[in-house]
Amino acid sequence: MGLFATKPYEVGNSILVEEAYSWVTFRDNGPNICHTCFKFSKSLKKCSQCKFARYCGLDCQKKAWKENSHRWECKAIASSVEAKIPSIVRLAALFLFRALNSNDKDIRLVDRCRSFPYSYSNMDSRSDENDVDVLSRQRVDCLVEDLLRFIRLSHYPQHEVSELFEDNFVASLIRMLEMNAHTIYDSELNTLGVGFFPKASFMNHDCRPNCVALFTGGFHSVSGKPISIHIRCIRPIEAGEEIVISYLDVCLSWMDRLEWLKEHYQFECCCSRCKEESSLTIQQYSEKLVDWKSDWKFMNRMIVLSEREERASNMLRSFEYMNEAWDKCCLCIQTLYPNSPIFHWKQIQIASRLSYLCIVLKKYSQATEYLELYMKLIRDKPEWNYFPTVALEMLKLGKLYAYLGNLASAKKYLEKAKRIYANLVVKEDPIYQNCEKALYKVSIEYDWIVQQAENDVDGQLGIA
Ligand SMILES: C[S@@+](CC[C@H](N)C(=O)[O-])C[C@H]1O[C@@H](n2cnc3c(N)ncnc32)[C@H](O)[C@@H]1O
Repeated sequence: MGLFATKPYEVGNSILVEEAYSWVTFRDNGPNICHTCFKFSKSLKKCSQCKFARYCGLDCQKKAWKENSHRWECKAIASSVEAKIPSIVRLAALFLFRALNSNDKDIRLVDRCRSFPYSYSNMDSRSDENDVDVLSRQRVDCLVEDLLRFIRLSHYPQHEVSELFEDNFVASLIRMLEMNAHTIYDSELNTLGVGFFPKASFMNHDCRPNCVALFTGGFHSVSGKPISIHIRCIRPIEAGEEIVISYLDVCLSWMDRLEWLKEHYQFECCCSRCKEESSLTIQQYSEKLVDWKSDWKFMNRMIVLSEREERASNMLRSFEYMNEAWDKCCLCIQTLYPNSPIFHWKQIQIASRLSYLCIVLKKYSQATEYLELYMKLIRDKPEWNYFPTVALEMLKLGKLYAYLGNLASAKKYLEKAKRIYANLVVKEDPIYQNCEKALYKVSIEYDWIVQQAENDVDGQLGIA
């Protein structure tokens, strides 16, 4: 199944706006994010019973109680000894409570889980079972146990749910939500939570997507309205064409995308971009495949080590590991495997990471160098147009240049970022406002300097 356009769409058109059916905020964000509209605030009110759920106002609290089944979840959270309930378990419980308490239409959603092809029972009969499958089943087993315990603690009428617990239904439900729910993030791409959006959940993946998914919430939210998904068109779409988004960052290499999609969604992508990039790589380098794999492994190892150090707040060590990955990547492109798209995309990913680390380490000038490389590497890739990750890097680069006093470059990148955001988010979105404000300030200063220079030249002062 998939989602298909019934009429043509232009870049920037909003294709679908849908409220979440069930949703949860991630634990780490809990204290500062309203559990209904995802508004960011430091003065949220706690639910007096569970002391966990927080709301920006009464409307949001009522909405959660009625529509997001907080009345059941509340008891379960309040009586949990260990409050660290996995987000997917809470989402599955909220989904079930809501579906069982509503009309036939929603029961169809439950039936969708039953027929879900990645169900536990289906995996049992797979002949090519491997370690990944076994690990994945063990993980689902634990989540199933957590969910059953959570439902028991909720005091939900057990006779209404008992029959659902047969035939591995709960495992199917968890798998359905793992594959069909959307991670919710704000326009700065910080992850906020996870939600199930019934229509949007039909959208398939393509590494060259024609749409992107963005969310209200974070800073731009509507009190009393649950978090919503917005699907925006980023390439012209014809009537009848499938509406596709990318489940991952489009700026990843074919190998990274392949591995990630297999691990998280258990499919091998065969979109046009994957076909192009895989055939180029494998045909061109088949004789060097063994070396190529070991270079690839080395780079990934350095990235993992860098991320580990970053989590431990050892930013300098993290920077050093990432730099090793960068050196290896440059060597691969310059001498070992020139023109290989796989290493080019890896270089884009590492450049972005290195610029982030430079900013944390306050090496601002060096950060602009990596971001310039990023922009150069991405220039002729069709995928970069209108993508939020790219817009964010442009905004960062514009602001860095403004800080460093290079106003011409600051203006150039802020204008580009604003142009992309104009097609992605509403004008009230803080990221758009932020971009507009920065551009306004830089432009005034820049115009003033240009005017001064012109006056000086007119006055024959002869400045260079
Ligand atoms: C969010 S669902 C999309 C709707 C799904 N096609 C359905 O019928 O329910 C995600 C699942 O769709 C399938 N899928 C999505 N994009 C795909 C692609 N490019 N190639 C193969 N399978 C894909 C995978 O099975 C994936 O786990």
